[in-house]
Parts: sequence; structure tokens; C-alpha cells
Amino acid sequence: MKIQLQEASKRFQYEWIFRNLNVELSDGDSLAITGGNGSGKSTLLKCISGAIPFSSGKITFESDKKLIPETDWYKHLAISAPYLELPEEFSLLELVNFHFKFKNPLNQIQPKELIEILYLDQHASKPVSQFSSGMKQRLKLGIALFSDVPVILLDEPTSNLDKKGIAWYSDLINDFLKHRILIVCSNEPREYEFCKQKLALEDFK
Ligand SMILES: Nc1ncnc2c1ncn2[C@@H]1O[C@H](COP(=O)(O)OP(=O)(O)OP(=O)(O)O)[C@@H](O)[C@H]1O
Repeated sequence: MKIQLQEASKRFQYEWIFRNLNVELSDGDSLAITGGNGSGKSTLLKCISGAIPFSSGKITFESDKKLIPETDWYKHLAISAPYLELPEEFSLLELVNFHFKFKNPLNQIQPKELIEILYLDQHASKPVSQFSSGMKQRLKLGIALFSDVPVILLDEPTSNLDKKGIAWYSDLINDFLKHRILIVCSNEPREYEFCKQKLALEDFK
């Protein structure tokens, strides 16, 4: 998998959020997108995922030297972000089963095994609406990281996590991200310090 941004720019009305980004990412690469509140991190991640368009410039997804049409990007990526809601009426087990109807599980992991990795096995039958914010965050990260896709997009991955959760996040990144493309939006060095490339959005105004 290869993702390439060429002179990618975004504006809302008359306000340029970022201009002329050039980035190239291949399997095993990791990119940290940093910047203060309102600098455009989430906007850039949404553009990369195809949820919203860039205003100018170009982005391509390429697999085995073939361009992937924009309408198919979603099949190749998984996202965890604060603005993406979980279907909270499901129990945990129902939600994991539901998710894996759309995305293949990484390493053929079974729903019950994943729930153990999330250390939520005591809560398999509980509706997700009754989860704490940290439990929801582990769930969002877990279903993204354990989707068998070549591109993982994470926005504020450790928000709401306690010390144990933060260590758990670092271990998962170490163990399961080696051969994929990872993009992390963050202001917390602990969330992205392992990334090979860094892009400070303030430099692209
Ligand atoms: N749909 C929209 N219409 C107009 N302006 C928008 C829209 N979405 C975001 N913006 C603006 O774009 C800028 C960047 O917002 P964005 O959410 O990408 O920042 P961020 O770096 O992710 O911030 P934070 O660290 O607070 O999450 C802000 O000025 C925001 O108001």
C-alpha cells in the first residue's frame, strides 16, 4: 500500500487550514500529525480517509502499483477518532461481531479473544452505552487496530485512558502495527513519539 499527498490543501470558506502538503507513506511507515487546538489535525485525517475532500492538490492510494478508486478507500483503512460514535445500543459482544461483518479480523482473532485483549471480558454482555469513556476508547482502538486493513488512522488515541490504558496502547502499537501504515493526530508526545515521520501543521499555513 502506498499513500501519496501532493500539494494537498484545505480551506473552509476563506480560511486556509493547511497548504501544500507533500507526504509519501508505504507499508511500515508511521506519520505523526501535530499542532495546537484548531490547527487542522482532524480535518487532515478526514481528508486522508476520504470523508471530506481536499480543496486543491491530490491524494492517491495505491496497492500493487494500481490506483485504488476513492470510493474503495474505506475498505483499506480503519479509524479511531473522538468524533466517530459507536453504535451504543449493542452489547460489547454484539458490537464486535457486527464490526467483523464489515472488516476481516486481524490474524483471524475471535471476538472473545479481542474482548480479553481489551480487558473488557467482564463486560461482554453490557450495552456499550453503559461503558465509561475509557472503556469506549479501548473499544474504539481495539476494533480499529484488530481490523485486517493496511492503513490505521488514529485521532487522539489515548484520550480518556488511564496509565494502564496508555501502556496497553503502546504495547499494541509495538506488536500489531509493524507492517502497516499508521497516522496519528496528537498533541501528546507519548501517543506519537515512535512515528518515523512528523508533520507539524503550523508549518503549512
Ligand atoms: N466543517 C467545517 N466548516 C468550517 N470550518 C471547519 C469545519 N471543520 C473544521 N473547521 C475549522 O477548521 C479548523 C481546524 O479544525 P480541526 O478540528 O481540524 O482542528 P484540530 O487540530 O483537530 O483541533 P483539536 O486539537 O482541538 O482537536 C478550525 O478552525 C475549525 O473551526
